[in-house]
Amino acid sequence: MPSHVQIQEPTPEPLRRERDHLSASRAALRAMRHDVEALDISDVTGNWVNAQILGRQIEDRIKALADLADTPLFFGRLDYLHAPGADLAEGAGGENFYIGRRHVHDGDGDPMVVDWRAPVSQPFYRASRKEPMDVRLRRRFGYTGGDLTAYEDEHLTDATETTTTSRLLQAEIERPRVGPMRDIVATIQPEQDEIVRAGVTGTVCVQGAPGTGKTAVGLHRVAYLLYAHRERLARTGTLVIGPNASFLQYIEQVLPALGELQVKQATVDDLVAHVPVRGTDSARTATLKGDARMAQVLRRAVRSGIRMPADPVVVVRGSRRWRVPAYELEEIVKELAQRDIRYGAARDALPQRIAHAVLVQMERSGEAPDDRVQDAVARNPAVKAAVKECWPPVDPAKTVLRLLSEPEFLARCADGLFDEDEQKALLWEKPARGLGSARWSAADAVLVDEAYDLVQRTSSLGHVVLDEAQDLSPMQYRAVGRRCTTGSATILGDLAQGTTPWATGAWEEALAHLGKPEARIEELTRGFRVPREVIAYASRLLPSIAPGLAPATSVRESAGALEIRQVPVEERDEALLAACEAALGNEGSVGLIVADARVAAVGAALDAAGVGYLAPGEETSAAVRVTLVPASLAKGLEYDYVVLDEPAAIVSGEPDERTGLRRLYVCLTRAVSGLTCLHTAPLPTPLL
Ligand SMILES: Nc1ncnc2c1ncn2[C@@H]1O[C@H](COP(=O)(O)OP(=O)(O)OP(=O)(O)O)[C@@H](O)[C@H]1O
Repeated sequence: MPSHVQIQEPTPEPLRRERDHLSASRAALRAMRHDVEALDISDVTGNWVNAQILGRQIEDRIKALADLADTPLFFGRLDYLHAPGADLAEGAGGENFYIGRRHVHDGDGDPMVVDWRAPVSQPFYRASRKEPMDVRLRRRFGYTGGDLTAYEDEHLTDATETTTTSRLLQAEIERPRVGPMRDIVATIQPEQDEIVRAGVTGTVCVQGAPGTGKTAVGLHRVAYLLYAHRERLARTGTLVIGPNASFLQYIEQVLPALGELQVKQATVDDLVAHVPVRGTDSARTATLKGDARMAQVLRRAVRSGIRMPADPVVVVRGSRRWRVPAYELEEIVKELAQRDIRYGAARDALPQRIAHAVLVQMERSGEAPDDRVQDAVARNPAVKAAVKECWPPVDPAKTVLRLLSEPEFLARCADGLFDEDEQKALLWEKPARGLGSARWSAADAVLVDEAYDLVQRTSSLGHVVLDEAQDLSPMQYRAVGRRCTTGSATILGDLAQGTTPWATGAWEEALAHLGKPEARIEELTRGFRVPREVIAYASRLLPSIAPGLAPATSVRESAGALEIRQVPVEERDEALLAACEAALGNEGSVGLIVADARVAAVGAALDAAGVGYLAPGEETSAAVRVTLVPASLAKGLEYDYVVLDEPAAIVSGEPDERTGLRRLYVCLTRAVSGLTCLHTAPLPTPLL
């Protein structure tokens, strides 16, 4: 439930004091920025590279200290009963703290605003009457434009205080949506905060119905981890993975608004872009290529060139010849093949092992060779030739190309893993003659990435956030997992929104493929986006698409506008335009969601009527508030009013009915205030 507070009509005097604190904080922030701008680094940087790095850090710091006019410097205040102990670090010593997006201190170094991520800020999100966490007063501030105009108080230790729902929180949730996604620091809920502040070493997986704040939580978690473990994560890096470029565009401003400018964003396709993707696969083939069995096939393929030596290696040095017999070479090769090291690392180790065998012989015959001799022997042409024969170099892309082009090679590597019929489906229709002519598909690129990792270990980041995780294939989970082997991950998704034929059926499975089987699975059920009536309508699909999942509840007060209307085919365009027109009569954005196959026709109708529109991810403005959204790109996005065209076409646009209904579920759950659904064909049965 939303937090309960006593609403106080702000009296002029305290409000004036709070405004004074806001002005003083702004001035302090300006002074902090000025100090950074005035830094002269010419004395402290010995060389050009250091100067560049330091210069960039200073530039980032100046950007992070920018006073964004319409982003309030603080949104809350905590009055502690006692001064927090020294262990509560930031801000210790006082008992009132203003909570904001970044730390601001005055000329003496005393905090004017405390970062929302500091330990001292935590009770702002977690304290309750049951557990006040030593907080006497929690105050939330309301702003109009950049002006502080209201506040609400909760006296957490006053048993006599009556409680009501927070108007400021409710207003934030109900606010019309325009432009890109915004941060939620002022209103993070306790169950969300638990995930945001979970420790850096553990991986957390969040199952959540549409609009429960998964994306928001994931982004705030990165910001929190960067605050709590800045040095470690600055070294190792952080990455947010989203389903497509328009989604990434939609979320790209959240972290910079929180002062975090260094977080990389990518799609899974971006991560594995070793080869150009120009081809497509049928649903069946893509599912097979994404199957975890492919990992074994690839392992066999990469190692298929390993041969046991037939001949001894003879190394000539000066007047002496040293001979490593074939059986001894075989032992070395076998030992390396059994060890759990990358193909490339083993290949690098092999010449040294052979050289070592030579050195042992030299020592036995009374010589005293040192490391330099071993290196020289390892570089000897005879040794190099033996390595090339026993452990040939592997080009990962060429290996995958062979697998998908040569039936005999695939049969050898897939033996006992994929049956004949499956192998046929895996092979390219037209075998590629070389890398230049290969028509790689997205699923093929993931295989190439796996092959790269078999040859050389992929470097791991400190933390990875994976959004819309339910859509990944086992092979894609592996690709993400190898990018956080030594780090941790936040996995976000909704099993009911899985719209790929290979979408995961259970988080435990996905986590096993990611290499994080020990991850904690959390569930979020309170929806902040979709109004009650709309989520109830969409939830009619749940028994068909994800029988185990409970429908989300909605914390929005307004039940929402829901209209489902059948129109004759010849009136369809007119009805769509009228519905958009009506939606535009309200404040906020309008999403016109249509089956991918209908985008061109509906776009032409909008053009003909002179209605301007945007593509998903593009920023809405006062002048253009309609976005034409292909159903396949609706995931993760939201619009104040959604006009949904032809549900049956959205369902039939997918390779199977379950996937189609899931796609429809995604589209039905994008609305913040109202949904109008127009259809000429009968609605899919579960909606009737
Ligand atoms: N605590 C909160 N306070 C205010 N708004 C919130 C809160 N949590 C989430 N929201 C808002 O609810 C909307 C939905 O959030 P978000 O997109 O993160 O949900 P999601 O679970 O990722 O949804 P989907 O599964 O549809 O992608 C966003 O506008 C977000 O800002």
